[in-house]
Amino acid sequence: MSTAAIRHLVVMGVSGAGKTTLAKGVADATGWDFLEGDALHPRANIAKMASGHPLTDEDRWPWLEAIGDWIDARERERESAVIACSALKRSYRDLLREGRPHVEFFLIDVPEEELHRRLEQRDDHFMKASMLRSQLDTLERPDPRTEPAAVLRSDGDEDEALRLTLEALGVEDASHAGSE
Ligand SMILES: Nc1ncnc2c1ncn2[C@@H]1O[C@H](COP(=O)(O)OP(=O)(O)O)[C@@H](O)[C@H]1O
Ligand SMILES: O=C(O)[C@H](O)[C@@H](O)[C@H](O)[C@H](O)COP(=O)(O)O
Repeated sequence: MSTAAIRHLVVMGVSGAGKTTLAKGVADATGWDFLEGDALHPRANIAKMASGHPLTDEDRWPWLEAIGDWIDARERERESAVIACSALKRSYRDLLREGRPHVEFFLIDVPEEELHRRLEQRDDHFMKASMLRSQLDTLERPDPRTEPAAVLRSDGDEDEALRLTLEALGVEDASHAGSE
């Protein structure tokens, strides 16, 4: 078994914040496993969001449990991972953290106008721009006094966001290593 420290990084934020893009970028740069959290939503949750109805806590608990199970499997394998998961409320993050010593959160904080612009442009996705208000209303930002989490204030481009994130995480971009 490897003795190197492992990390389970949850890239969080509202719809359109760039969680999937950034989490995939981190996975490519580090070789960590990647999970698209939305892939573990029960089908009924996706249908509900697609019809313009926000999820409730009851809708989200089984989904968060499934994400927790996925992280547990990485823990057993001693694999690091990066997970795109909205994790909007403190209680959701507490559930993911409970009994999982390597979980850490990384919030992508994007100005509302930019989120609108992105979601209006993204018309092939189940999450419509009209859902942004409820996502923003539901978001409980990690309180730096009580809940450690890194925050990326992002209104730059994707490459810049990835560069700043790797710097904040203190990890090297290994994706180009040996490609000279
Ligand atoms: N840093 C960024 N700058 C500009 N556009 C971005 C950035 N990150 C993501 N995007 C774009 O915003 C949209 C939403 O990104 P996505 O990663 O799917 O967000 P989320 O998973 O949080 O909903 C996509 O069209 C994506 O290409
Ligand atoms: O808790 C929630 O309300 C959902 O998880 C919600 O946040 C959604 O699944 C994604 O954020 C939408 O998908 P994108 O993140 O890919 O936009």
